Amino acid sequence: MVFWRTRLPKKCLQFCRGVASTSHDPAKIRNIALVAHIDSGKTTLTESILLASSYLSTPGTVDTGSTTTDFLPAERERGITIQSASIPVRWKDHLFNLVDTPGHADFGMEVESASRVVDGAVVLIDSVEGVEAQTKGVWKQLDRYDVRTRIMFLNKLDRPGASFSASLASLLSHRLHPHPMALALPIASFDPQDYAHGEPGIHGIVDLVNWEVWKWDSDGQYARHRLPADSADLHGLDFIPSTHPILPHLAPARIQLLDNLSMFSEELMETLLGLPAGPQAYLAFDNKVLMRYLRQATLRNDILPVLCGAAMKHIGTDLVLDYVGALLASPLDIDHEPKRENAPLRLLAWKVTWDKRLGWMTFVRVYSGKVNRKSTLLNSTCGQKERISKLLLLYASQTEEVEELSFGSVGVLLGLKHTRTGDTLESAGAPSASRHSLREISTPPAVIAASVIPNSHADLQPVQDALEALSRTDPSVRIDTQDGQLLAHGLGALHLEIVEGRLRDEWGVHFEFGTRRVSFREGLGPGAPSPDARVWRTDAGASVSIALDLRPLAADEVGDSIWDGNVVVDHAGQPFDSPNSFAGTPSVLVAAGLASTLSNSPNTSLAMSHVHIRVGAIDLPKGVPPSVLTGAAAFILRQHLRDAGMGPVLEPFVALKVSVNEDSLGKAVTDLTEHGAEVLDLGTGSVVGADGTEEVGGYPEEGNYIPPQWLSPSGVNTRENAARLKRTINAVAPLSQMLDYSNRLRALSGGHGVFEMANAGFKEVSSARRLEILKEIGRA
Ligand SMILES: Nc1nc2c(ncn2[C@@H]2O[C@H](COP(=O)(O)OP(=O)(O)OP(=O)(O)O)[C@@H](O)[C@H]2O)c(=O)[nH]1
Repeated sequence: MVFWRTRLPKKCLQFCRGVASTSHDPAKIRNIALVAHIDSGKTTLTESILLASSYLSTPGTVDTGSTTTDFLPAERERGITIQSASIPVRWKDHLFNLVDTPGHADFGMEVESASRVVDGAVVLIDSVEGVEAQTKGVWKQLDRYDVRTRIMFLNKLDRPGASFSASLASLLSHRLHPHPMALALPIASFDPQDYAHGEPGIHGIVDLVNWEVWKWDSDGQYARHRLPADSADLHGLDFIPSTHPILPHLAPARIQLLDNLSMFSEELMETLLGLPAGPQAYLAFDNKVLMRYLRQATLRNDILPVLCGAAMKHIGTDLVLDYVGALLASPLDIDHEPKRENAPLRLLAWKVTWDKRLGWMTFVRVYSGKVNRKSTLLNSTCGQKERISKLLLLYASQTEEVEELSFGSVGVLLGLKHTRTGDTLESAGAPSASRHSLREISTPPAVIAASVIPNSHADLQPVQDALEALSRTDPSVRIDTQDGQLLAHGLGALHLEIVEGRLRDEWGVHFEFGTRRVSFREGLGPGAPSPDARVWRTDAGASVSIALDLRPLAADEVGDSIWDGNVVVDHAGQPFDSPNSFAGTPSVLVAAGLASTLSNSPNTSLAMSHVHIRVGAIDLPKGVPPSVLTGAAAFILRQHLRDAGMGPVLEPFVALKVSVNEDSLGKAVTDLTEHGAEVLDLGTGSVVGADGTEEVGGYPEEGNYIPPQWLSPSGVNTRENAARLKRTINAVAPLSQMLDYSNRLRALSGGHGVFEMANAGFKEVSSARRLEILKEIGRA
């Protein structure tokens, strides 16, 4: 549910009108997501951006529950983002559509849909922690949708123990990007003594591209100072003492920036080779030309531009905005969609929410053409016509009505009745030959389920309706019925907790949640038959045959996200059609049949996992309607699975990073191993990937500029001290054993332990555990 503020502040309204009336030159639009590991400061940076762009006159804070984008009560109570919120921001001559996303893995669906519609991203890192498990998780999600242009923002540099260089180096050691490029350097203090004392802080930023220094005073105001083109003059500046330790490093940092960038442009390399010897020519190099090369390299993903600051103190925010405009892709730079204004209308619904006052709200991105209030749309994913009642621009929880949404823009349609997240909308009048669905949004696999027990018989229908509506707004909630029981499946324990709260608060239905149970899977049985074409007979006796070849997924094979991330279906080596497509072609109808059997194995009724299905010839006799193919495919796959016999049972695992004091280390490790966890390392510095596996070797530092450690004076010692006092355990464990881990860890660490969890995929269980699970689900 969206809670509406009664009135917009006057300043806001004026600003909103300004955005709506701006004619949107697509070259000036930046659709971007803010993504990161939980608590890295995305919402705080969003709030700071709204302040910098004069959307707000006073910022809210996460800590007092007063931010603009975290407006759901559950978000404000917990201080975390649950739903992504989009907000248009005008910055100089640009329009940014900014999507703040949740960092917690349980709300990964929101990052998934945001990644699908943006052209660029600002990825944040907490500079005390460096790259964390979910940083890699969101990085992979951006990769999945080919969001190539990214800026890395090293946040929280005001915190004790924060380190610019260590965070920059962690981008290499965690293999995030082979060429992170520092465009800015932090100035911890303008008093050189603070460097000697190891004081934490950030009071200035050197912009190495525009060759200037931003200096903040104690009231949070800043002044910008140009740096001289002659390095000899660097020691005679009135805004920084001549003994400041950073001064000798400025010219080398700019030279390295240009030299490293020239590795990606022969033209720039030749220009640099033609410069006179010595640093002066590098310092005097035309900044606009430098920015042009940086943009080209960013668009090609050759480099990862790195900025820094402290969002909470609004330090670095303006720089982020400037560089988003200068470097990230506009809708025109994205080459995989038809993109002209006068091309046929094509929209992607990337999010659907329900509001008591406004009804269904469909968030769309316009991929081509222009939509106005009178447009009649066809949802080409489900085949339904849709009528628009209003077009809105959304400012987190507030709205402004507009007449049209043009190519490249993001907005909200009211009045649509059938559209779900991921659907394509086109002009109803367009010739059918010109139609094609936009790329889908994939839903991460559910790992946990709870039975939903209506309080009385009269509550059954309202509960079912509420679940159906909720899964329309959040497709990562899956609903099914097993042995007469209504089950809600989700992405984690916190996700289900929020689902439970939303059903009560937003839909007001009466029910109890049964015990949570992780979602088990079945792998392919040992007797998988060799490829063959099997036959299904229609009532009239016609034979429909479909050839299938089943084998387990190879060790290095990754499941297709269209098939729940755990299964691959192909035809002659090419990905098979999606079961969710409306196209109605024979292969889509076959895909729908395969999907229905895959979600409910004939041996255990569990969903199937780790299977590769190759679809061969589909033989439909003349006169038989293609619609029978769905039933035929489901039947034939069931036969194959029965013949293969019951396969291994798999259960979801999580990657854990547990941080405890030295004296609780032994107890924490024992507890983990007693609960079936595999301890991978004890803070010895090895690198553990998002899926809990150990990664070998990072990208080399060669060809990259990593400034000295003392640049963040408090990071040098505090990090070592913290490492001495705190120990980190990296482990992978069955999710089923970790559902009450926060209570266990609190008890065994005297309340000092903290942990993070990320999904680590499904793994096969031992034969003893398999028996236990089969008993639990009534199949033993
Ligand atoms: N010291 C310091 N704290 C910060 C800074 N930015 C954010 N924080 C704090 O970090 C905590 C998390 O900030 P959020 O903005 O909620 O982080 P988030 O990434 O949006 O969190 P999720 O959406 O829940 O993943 C809050 O207590 C913020 O006040 C910063 O620059 N410096």
